[in-house]
Amino acid sequence: MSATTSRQRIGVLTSGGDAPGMNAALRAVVLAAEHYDMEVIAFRHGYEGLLNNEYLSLKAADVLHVLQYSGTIIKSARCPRFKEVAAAQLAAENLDALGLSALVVIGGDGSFRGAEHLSQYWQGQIIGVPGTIDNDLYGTDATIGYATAVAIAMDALDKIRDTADAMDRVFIVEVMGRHAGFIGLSSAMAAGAERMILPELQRDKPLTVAALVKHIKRVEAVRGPGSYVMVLSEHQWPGGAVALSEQLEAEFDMPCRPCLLGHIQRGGAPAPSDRILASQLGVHAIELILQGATRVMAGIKANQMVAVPLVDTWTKKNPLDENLLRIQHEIFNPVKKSANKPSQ
Ligand SMILES: Nc1ncnc2c1ncn2[C@@H]1O[C@H](COP(=O)(O)OP(=O)(O)O)[C@@H](O)[C@H]1O
Ligand SMILES: O=P(O)(O)OC[C@H]1O[C@](O)(COP(=O)(O)O)[C@@H](O)[C@@H]1O
Repeated sequence: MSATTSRQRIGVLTSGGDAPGMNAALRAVVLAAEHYDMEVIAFRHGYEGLLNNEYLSLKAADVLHVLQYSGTIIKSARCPRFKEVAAAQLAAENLDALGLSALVVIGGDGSFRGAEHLSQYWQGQIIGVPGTIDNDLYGTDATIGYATAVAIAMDALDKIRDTADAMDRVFIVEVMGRHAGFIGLSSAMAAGAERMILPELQRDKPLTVAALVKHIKRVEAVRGPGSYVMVLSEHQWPGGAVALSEQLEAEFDMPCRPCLLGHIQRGGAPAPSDRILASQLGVHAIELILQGATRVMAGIKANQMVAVPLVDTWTKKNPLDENLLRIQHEIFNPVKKSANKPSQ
């Protein structure tokens, strides 16, 4: 690779947790770059690769058939030292030494904070592409990976329902989402769960185990014996699903089974909508570079491509859909408010 090439040379990396569809986004970045006669340098292991000069040149032929796989072919990583000033300065030096004029960062809010931090020390253009299963970024209708994670959680909940129904059992299924309830709410609705424990609901009125038991018993009173499937967002109960189910058994003699979906939610084939979203946003990122944009995220709002200031993506709130929440939490709640106010 020569730093004296006349073609515009841009960098790309995937950072933070991998999200299904990151490969599709990378593919789109490379194909669009080639279309517009740009050269692409990919850094491996996120910001680590930027600091360690771990990079490779990517051409269309290298990425043609990667969009059906989750993970990321250029690897991802969490890189705590990137928060330091010296790290951003070193990254800037490395980017300049390679003759790069722009960097595309595919990742979540942490990665975007890192990108903003870098922008304080580097003059090149920086474009974010939202890649996280959590969907917790302001400014885009969806993040890459979210639809796949919801589909995986829904599939697991459907399977749990089979055994829960057969044995009239209570199940607690713990889903990811970091500090947001998007995966929890969507998977609960898609699978018809009886209960959700989401960060957004917990903030106003944290659920108590006694209130939960009351709800389980009232659902049984309304519907008769049967299954009760609960979706628990991670970090919303001390000790998670295992501790909560032990508490239900020990303190209330209520048989209950926990199920942690964990990183299963980030694997397998990306959903079609994630592949398509990633393809659109990857191309959008390159076109934003051509338009001279910087320090923005390539997003989508009501089917329109948008450019959102990176800082807005984490300083502004991306709330749960109020109507989905109302439907799932009130209309579909077997225990009606008039008869008995739900406890959260
Ligand atoms: N405040 C920050 N300043 C600089 N870099 C950051 C900052 N926050 C996060 N990063 C970088 O972004 C990486 C990914 O962030 P993380 O929160 O782990 O994942 P995600 O991007 O998926 O939200 C971190 O490991 C770190 O390298
Ligand atoms: O894979 P790790 O490092 O254990 O992190 C788990 C976290 O990553 C996620 O799967 C995705 O979050 P990020 O996109 O912020 O990395 C979260 O839902 C979860 O809390």
